[in-house]
Formats: sequence, structure tokens, C-alpha cells
Amino acid sequence: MTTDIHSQKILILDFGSQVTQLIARRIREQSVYCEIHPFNMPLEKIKSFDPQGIVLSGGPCSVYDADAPLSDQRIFELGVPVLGICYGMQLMTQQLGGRVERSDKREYGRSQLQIDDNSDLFSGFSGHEEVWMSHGDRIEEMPKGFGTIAHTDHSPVAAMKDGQRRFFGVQFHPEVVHTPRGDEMLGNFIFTVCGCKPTWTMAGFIETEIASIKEKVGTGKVICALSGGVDSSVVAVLIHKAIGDQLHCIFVNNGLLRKGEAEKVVNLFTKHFKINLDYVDASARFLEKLAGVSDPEKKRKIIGNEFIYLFEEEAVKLGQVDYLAQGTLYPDVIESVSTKGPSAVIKSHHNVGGLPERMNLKLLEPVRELFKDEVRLLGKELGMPDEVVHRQPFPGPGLAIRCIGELTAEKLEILREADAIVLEEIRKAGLYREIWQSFAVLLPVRTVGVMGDARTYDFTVALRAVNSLDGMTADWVKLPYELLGTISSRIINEVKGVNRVVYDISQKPPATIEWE
Ligand SMILES: Nc1ncnc2c1ncn2[C@@H]1O[C@H](COP(=O)(O)OP(=O)(O)OP(=O)(O)O)[C@@H](O)[C@H]1O
Ligand SMILES: O=c1[nH]c(=O)c2[nH+]cn([C@@H]3O[C@H](COP(=O)(O)O)[C@@H](O)[C@H]3O)c2[nH]1
Ligand SMILES: NC(=O)CC[C@H](N)C(=O)O
Ligand SMILES: [Mg+2]
Repeated sequence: MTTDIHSQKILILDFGSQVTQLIARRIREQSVYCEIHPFNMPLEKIKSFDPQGIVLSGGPCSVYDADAPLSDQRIFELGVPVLGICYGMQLMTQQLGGRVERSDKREYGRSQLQIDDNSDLFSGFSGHEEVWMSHGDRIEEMPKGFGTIAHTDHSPVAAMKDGQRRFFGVQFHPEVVHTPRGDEMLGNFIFTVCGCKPTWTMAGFIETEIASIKEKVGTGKVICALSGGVDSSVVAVLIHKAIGDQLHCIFVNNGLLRKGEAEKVVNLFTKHFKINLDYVDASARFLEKLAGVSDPEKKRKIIGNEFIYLFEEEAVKLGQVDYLAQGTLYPDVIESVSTKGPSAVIKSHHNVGGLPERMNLKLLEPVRELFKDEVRLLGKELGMPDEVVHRQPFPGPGLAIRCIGELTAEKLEILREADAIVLEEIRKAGLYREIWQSFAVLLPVRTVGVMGDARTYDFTVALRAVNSLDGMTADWVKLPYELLGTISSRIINEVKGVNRVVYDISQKPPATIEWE
């Protein structure tokens, strides 16, 4: 019998906090399904979602502001447990008749929570607990029916509850890592208070998705643009499990791949997974189109368009195709409440998004409910090798956006060799998995050097290694000097045409991860 992985679920209403996604991840890590929706989700939709519990996120506003985001007051009449976090707690306070005011003792960062009642939310806790705070407002008067369950020096009501109605509020953020035992507190809410059972498992997900893909696709044909990256690879293997040879993957060698990459991808998918794979070596065609172009956006547009033309051509050869499979992830579909408004175009991130309309294809997006770390778990569960499951992200435009300025076959070859050395050494040092991305960038500047008593006038390679949670922000990695030294000497010694190596120590923002 199939277990219903969605039978237990928590609804998270988003009030614009930077860390709302973390609430979802902390809950899912405990095998309970949850979804994030905007704070003003209509009551009817909430009812039909039928959550076992509701979490109100934090947010940048103050509840007493004229334009403060409010949830439908009637969520407090559903008989469903509610947990308010920071702004969410303040909102609950105000909406249920309590009072919130600006405090002259703001709390940002670590704080010591004194637990006063450990019967439910803090079950298993006693005494002090380290928590992360980020607020300037505080509860001055709790609504009727509530009592304090924890306090700090600056917040007499750092946590509160109405046991009868099963409403809880915490001023701190249990979802961030800086609240070391926050996951247990969230666990107490979802299991003890809401009575959820842990049904959200990857094994269950596979079963459910396979059934759903089979039903959707029927006897139709699916194409999948496969890059060898985590998302598209996992999607391909999952769909193949469901419909076998009705799936056709298209893998394009755009001449911008890393050393040995094309061979590896082809081998893995045809020999190991035995999945239909169209390998299209279009490197000459891409490089021709890119010749003489140095503007980053122009390069990206050319590559994106060329991808679309190619997929179109290949798909036509396959006859009637019904679906295009894509590795859309949950962060791409969450309608987050943005406080910053529409964002400026910094870079045109390529994908094959233009294809469905042009070819009249329906989309198959089997991992659109998952976070990246869940996709990795899924890959593992599907028996995929670590090498794929833990691969660092690699952009569609590939080496083109790491070879600054105009591309030539010679420059790409230099970059390919340098990049292979970087990855080899990072792996050898055991750092590959813990780093988000690590790679080489070829700069279009020549500088003077001296090698074997002779003058050189060669290119510079920049090393980039960053850590990030989602690619939106990033910090450079403090790689050991020893390792930097090894990489530098190997590149200068082994890669002809390079006489200088530098390390990029910029954060995103204001820099970005890729150089173009
Ligand atoms: N060389 C390629 N051949 C075919 N499809 C590609 C290629 N490069 C990119 N794509 C398509 O573009 C999509 C977006 O690429 P993206 O890098 O975001 O995801 P990914 O490669 O699947 O995973 P990862 O983020 O781990 O690299 C891919 O999922 C794939 O469908
Ligand atoms: O599939 C992709 N197609 C693209 O065009 C693209 N551009 C950047 N990236 C990846 O996105 C993340 C953020 O990159 P930036 O800080 O350079 O914008 C990093 O992980 C980048 O590698 C891309 N991925
Ligand atoms: N992090 C939050 O949710 C902040 C809530 C509110 N703006 C405060 O400063 O108290
Ligand atoms: Mg990729």
C-alpha cells in the first residue's frame, strides 16, 4: 500500500522574513510535509489545504504600522494549532487583543532564554537555552488566555501559549542554526502539539511521484534537457524509473563543458542507467556563434538561444513529444513575500524555458516540491552515485562566463586545464562537498613573469571558492594557504599560457559568484 506522504502537513504563512524557507526545511527534515504561502492566503484555500498546524513567519514590518501585513483573523477560529515566530507572534498578539510596542531594549543576535514551562513546546528542555533574536518590538500585554512560557533579560514574554486553543508564540527564531535546539522546539510543535506523524520520506516520495508520472504521461513521450547537474540528472533517473524508454534525454556539448565532462555524462547515462540519450556535439556551432563576442549578456543570450534551437531540432527528430521535463525546485515556485519589489536583471540565467511554448509542450516538473538538499537525498535514494548527487552547481553557459571577454579555443583549453587542477586539489583536500562552488576563471589580461630565466607574457587565472545556501548570497571560502599555494604552483607549472594566479576574496553581494 502507498503511504500518503502529504497526509500530514503544516502551513507556513510568509510575512516576508529572510528566513521563512528555513522554517520549511527544519520541518521537512523531521519528515513532515509543509508548504509556504503568502500571508494573505484566502481562508477557503487554507481550509482546503487542511493543515494540521499553522506557522506564522517573522517579517520586517511592525504590527502597529498602518500597512502591516495581516492574516485572515478567522485562522484563529479553525481549531488548528498556531505557532507565531517573531512578527508572527506579535501579529497573533495584536489580532487576539493583546498589545505590541516598540521596545527600547532591542535584541539582535544570541540571547539566553529562561524556560518557565516545559510541558509542550519546550518539552525536554529545562533552565537556559541559547536562542537567536532579531527584533525591536515586544509583547507588552498578552491576549486573554495566554501565559508566559519563557523570558529573557529584555523580553519578559519571549515565548507564550494559550494551552486551551493550542496557540504558541516565540520571539526568537527556532529555524536558524544559531538557535542550536530550535529544531527540537519545532519538532515539539509539529509532533506533540499538532499530532503529526512523520510521513514525508524520500522513499514515499519516489513511490508517489512514479505513480503520478505514469498516470500523467500515459503512453506519451517525454524529453529532458540533461546537463549532468544534480537537478536534471535526478529528474531523468526518476522519470526513467516511471516510464522507461518513453523518456529521451538530450545532452548538448556546447564546447563550454569542463575537462572530461561530456564523456562522463554520456557514460553514466547510457552505460550505467541505460537511459535513452541523444548526445549532440554542437561545440563548433556554439563557438562559431560566440566568436568575437565579449559582452557577458550577449554571450549568455547567444548560448540560451542556441540551446533552444538545438533542442527544437533534436525534439523534431524524435517525432511527437508531449512533455518537457525540467528540474524546477521549490524555491523557484514559492510565492515569497518580497519587501524589495521586482528585482533588476543582473544576469540572464539561461535555461530551456522558451521551449515549451514554441513546441507546444507540457511541463513535467517532478521535483518542484523539493529543496535542493531534498533533491540530493532523492538522488541517493534512487541509487545515484555520490559524484552526481553531490556535484557542485555548474551554470548552463559553462566556461563561457568564466573565460572573461572574447572566447577562443585556445583560451578555453587553458581554462579547462586550470579548472581541472582546481577541482582535483579541492577534492584531494576533502573540501569538495562542503564548498558550494570552486572553480577557475581566466582573465583576459597578460602580465610579465619570469620562467627559467626567460621573460613570459601570459594570462592570469583567478580562483573562486564560495559558500552559499542557495546561490543568492555567498561568501568566499577561507581556503588554507597551503592549498592555495599548491593550486597556484600546479597551474603555473602545468598549464601553458598562465604565469599568475590570484584569489577572489569578494562576497555576493556586492560581487556575484560567476564573473560574468
Ligand atoms: N549542456 C546541457 N545540455 C542539456 N541541457 C542543459 C545543458 N546545460 C544546462 N541544461 C539545462 O538547463 C537546466 C538548468 O541548468 P542548471 O545548471 O540550473 O541545473 P542542473 O544543471 O540540472 O543542476 P546544477 O544546478 O546542479 O548544475 C538544466 O537542468 C538542464 O535542463
Ligand atoms: O544554470 C545556470 N545558468 C546560468 O546562466 C547561470 N548563471 C549563474 N548560474 C549559477 O547561479 C548561481 C548564482 O550565480 P551568480 O552569483 O553569478 O549570479 C551560481 O551557482 C552560478 O553558477 C547559472 N546557472
Ligand atoms: N524578525 C522579525 O520578525 C521582526 C519583527 C518586528 N519587525 C520587530 O522588529 O520586532
Ligand atoms: Mg548545471
